Formats: sequence, structure tokens, C-alpha cells
Amino acid sequence: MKITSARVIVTCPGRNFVTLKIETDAGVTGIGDATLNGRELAVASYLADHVVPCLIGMDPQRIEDIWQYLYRGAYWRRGPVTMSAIAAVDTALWDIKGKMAGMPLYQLLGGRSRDRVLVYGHANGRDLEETVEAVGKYIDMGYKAIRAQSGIPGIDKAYGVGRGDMHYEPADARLPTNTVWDTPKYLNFAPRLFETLRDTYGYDHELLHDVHHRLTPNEAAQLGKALEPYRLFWMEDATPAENQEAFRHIRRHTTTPLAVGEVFNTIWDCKQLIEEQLIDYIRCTVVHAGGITHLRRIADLAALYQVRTGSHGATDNSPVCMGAALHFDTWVPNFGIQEYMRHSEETDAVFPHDYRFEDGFLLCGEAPGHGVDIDEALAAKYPYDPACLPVARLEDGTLWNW
Ligand SMILES: O=C(O)[C@@H](O)[C@@H](O)[C@H](O)[C@H](O)CO
Ligand SMILES: [Mg+2]
Repeated sequence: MKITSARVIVTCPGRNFVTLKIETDAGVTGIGDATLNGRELAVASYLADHVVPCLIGMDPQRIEDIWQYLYRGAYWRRGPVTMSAIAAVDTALWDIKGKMAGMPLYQLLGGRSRDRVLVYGHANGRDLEETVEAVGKYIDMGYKAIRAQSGIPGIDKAYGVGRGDMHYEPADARLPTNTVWDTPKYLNFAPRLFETLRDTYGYDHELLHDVHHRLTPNEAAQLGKALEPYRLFWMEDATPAENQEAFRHIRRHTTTPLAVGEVFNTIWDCKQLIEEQLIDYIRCTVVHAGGITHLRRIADLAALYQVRTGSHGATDNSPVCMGAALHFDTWVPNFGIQEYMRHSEETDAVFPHDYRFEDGFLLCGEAPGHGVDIDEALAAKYPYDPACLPVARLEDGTLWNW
């Protein structure tokens, strides 16, 4: 069996997505997500110019060997662009293998570990009252777990507050939008938000919160302690995680569960965090962490230390990533939760899929492979529209973490 072609498809049905489509001499095709928000064309070029020429003629059944070839053969290992490109190839090859076997991807991985996949949605508002109301809407929609992000008094354009009430798209301009951050204002406000949410809705639903890399380790420890009475499911990206050791300080001072990893792209980014049990959930995704093949290795290491998965699932991860992630989530024994930011109708039309939301859970379909396709004719109607993520500065102009 041989790969006969591999094409990179860039489309923008409301936001940019990069998809790799691999075709074989058996007439079976597979697709993989290669979207890296704000850096899409870097991955598209890495694939088209440096990976696709190598793939032609290779045996698509040799998933592991091709993964090793693309990882070791690149010489320049790791990094979001390289690992997103490898992820797209890997996901497409697993899709092909499923179709060849006539099996949904989760069966190839080892079968079901659960009947359905717990997800969390994103409730946000411009202020505390709007956010409390938004959480209520998600409860009414049947969500069991809800992330709450709110505008913060005195801060313009706080992270995580969308323009609509269902879709949150941070890549909002051709050049980075400047936003202002103020940690004291945030630390004064965040505990009040969760106190109000618990007073309003009680403790029957899981609440999550994304700090989005903005605190120092000690500030994160302070916030974690202040949130303990409200029993969060997790406090995410409490501090930038390049220095994995920094989480020792947070862990020493709070029992609020910690999640990190959506910006990680290999096991090396989280090995210490997992082995020292500095986190509770690992957030790596299929699209950015080298595909199914590598994410499985990360999950298996995490399982040794009772760390559970909580994969990233923002709108800038395409439905192709979501479809593959759901099969992974259906199989992985140490599953925690799956992020589920709904895509727009435009996006769903370009990426027809068989997964569905039901009463706070997602269910992957039974179609062979990962169950997601791309409507190339429709995709062609949405040309690439450059957009990138904002930057954040402190009030005095210091460049901070967005
Ligand atoms: O947890 C999350 O969903 C966020 O951290 C993301 O929305 C993140 O801001 C975007 O994926 C960045 O492109
Ligand atoms: Mg996040």
C-alpha cells in the first residue's frame, strides 16, 4: 500500500483551519488537523514544503515508523509547528487504518473504557452578573461541567470573554490586539466570582477556571488557596509552565486541582510535572502534541502517577481534532474531561462529523476511522483570512502573558 498524494487544505469558515488530506493507492483517504492558531501558514508550509514530498510512496500502514521518521528525521525536534505537522500526518494515518479495518478509531486503540465522554463548556460574561447568568444557561443546556471566565472590574478585554455567548474566538485581528492586564484586580475578583457561583447554583456542577498563564507561582498559590472553598474541578494554566519546577510551590500551598498542557507539544514538556505529581490533569491535544501516537505515550506516563487527561478543545482545534480526540477519550483509561467549545455552523458544514452532544457528554460515532470529513468544495469558498492572538501588557506597559 502506498501514499499517492497528500494535500494541505487551508480554509476559513469563520476562523482559519489547516487540514492535511492523505490519499492512497487503495483509494482510501484520511485527514488530520494541523491548525496552530495565529501561525497556521507556518504549519501549512512545513507540511507542504518539507513533509509531503517525503510521504509520497511511503506505506500508510506504517504509522509508528512514519512518526519516528518525521520526529527524528527533522533533526530540529519538538516545537508547536513541527509537532502539529506530525500530528496531522499521524491523525490522517490512523483515520486510514480505521477505514481499512472497518473500525472506529477507539476500537483500534483498545476499545471502549467508557460509554460517553464528559465535556465542559465555556460560560463567560462581561461582568460577574452576566457570567453567573451564562453559567445558568450552560446548566440549562445539560452541561455537568462549566468553565467560567468573566470580565474583571477595571480591566478592559479580560481573557476568555467572547463576543457571542456560545463561541469564543481570541484571534481577532491581522496584528496582535493590545490588551491590558492587572493581577491585583484579578486576584481581588476571581474568588468573588466563584463564591457567587456556588451560592447561586450550589455544588452539583463542576466549575473550571483558566488563569491562562498570568500569575507568578506565588500568586497562583494564593489564588488556589482562595478558591479551595468553592471546590473547582481545576485551575488551569496557573503560571507559565516552561519551568515545570515552579508548580512545586503551588502544589505545596493549595489542594485546588491543577491542569496544564494545551501549549505543550511533547512528553518532555510535562515529564517532570507528571512524575512529581505536580498536576492533576494534562491538557495536551491530538493536534499539537504529535497526534494519537504521541498523545497515547503522554497519557500512559500520566496514568502511572494518577494524572488524568483533560484535552484542550477550543474552537481553534478543528472538528477533525475533536473527532480524533473523542475516540482517544473513549479509549484512554485515565480520562478526566474533554474541553468542548462548540464550532460555528459554518465550520461544522465544512467538517461533517458523526460525534454528538448529549446531556453534558459527547459521544463519538461508529464510522470507521475518526468519523470526520472535509467538504473540499465548501472549504474552497472560505479563503485564508490572517488573524492572530492578542498580546497583554501590564498597566505600566510591561509585556505580560496573554
Ligand atoms: O483553555 C482554553 O480553551 C484556552 O486556553 C484557549 O481558548 C486558548 O486561549 C486558545 O486555544 C488559543 O488559541
Ligand atoms: Mg486554556
